[in-house]
Amino acid sequence: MAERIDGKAVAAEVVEKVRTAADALRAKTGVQTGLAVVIVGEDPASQVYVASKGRKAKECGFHSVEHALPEDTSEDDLVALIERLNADPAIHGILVQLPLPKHIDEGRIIQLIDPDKDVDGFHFINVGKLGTGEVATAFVPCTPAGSMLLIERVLGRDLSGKTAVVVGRSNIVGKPMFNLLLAANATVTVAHSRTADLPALCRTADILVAAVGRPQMIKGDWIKPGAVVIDVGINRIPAPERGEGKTRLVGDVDFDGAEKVAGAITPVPGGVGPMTIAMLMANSVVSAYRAAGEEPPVF
Ligand SMILES: Nc1nc2c(c(=O)[nH]1)N[C@@H](CN(C=O)c1ccc(C(=O)N[C@@H](CCC(=O)O)C(=O)O)cc1)CN2
Repeated sequence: MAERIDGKAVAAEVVEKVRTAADALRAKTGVQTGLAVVIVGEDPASQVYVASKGRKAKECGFHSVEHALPEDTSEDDLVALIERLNADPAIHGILVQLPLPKHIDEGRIIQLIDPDKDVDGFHFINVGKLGTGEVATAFVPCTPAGSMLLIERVLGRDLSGKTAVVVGRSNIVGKPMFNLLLAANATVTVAHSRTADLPALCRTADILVAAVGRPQMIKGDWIKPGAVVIDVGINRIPAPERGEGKTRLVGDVDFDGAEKVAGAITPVPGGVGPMTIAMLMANSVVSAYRAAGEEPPVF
């Protein structure tokens, strides 16, 4: 049976380290880390994530600001808010919760965020730094950064000689994951919906990262015995066994089948998800250190 990688426990360690670092910065320089989270509309899952980010930010001792805007907010009004936050010296991190409503150009909004406050790591400057190996000065997207910390717990920081397969090529997870694994010396393949014989490719992976958004797609017999499996998927499916109309969360990996074959595996929930918010806190405190001209902690 595979070792279950406890994302909740690792996330709690990261948050504790962030809190200590934020306290130390405040004591030394008077700078309190400031994080602004912007949500547009009423998507229930987004509301839960944003509330959770606000709670964690307070737990870390941050100055935490939430801007909850109505669904019909105009793009111009959102632009004006981002410009205000960019200019606010009390704010070191700006996060616009995705997805945005359809009438707003997500790409334009992301590129308006000051790259030095882009704690999501989605701005072209941060994407470019990550892609060219400038990881020390980039903001790395939170879910891939958290996934790498979980891999490190099992395999260490240097992945020389390991093969990794990332299933999914999104800008938020698949592509940054590719760059991070490569920077850690793994030999990396990115697979997607047009990849031929995906099961066979997955079976070559010492590290398998599933980020496709398709519930339980990756089966136990797709997994190389002893592999480290990182399941980034968070999918809600019907769970009639729990009662009428009930649902439950599952990943992109068929956990029951996979845990019989893998060496280590992240569960859903309780794996990568909690790491996403912990790494947002880490990026925010790093941003505050940089703004204060202090050497930031390494996570
Ligand atoms: N601007 C951003 N928007 C979105 C991001 C992001 O990184 N930046 N990621 C996702 C959502 N997300 C954070 O925003 C997120 C998703 C899941 C979790 C999490 O802790 N999941 C739990 C289960 C929670 C539940 O019960 O529903 C788990 O996996 O254990 C945290 C953050 C999209 N938008």
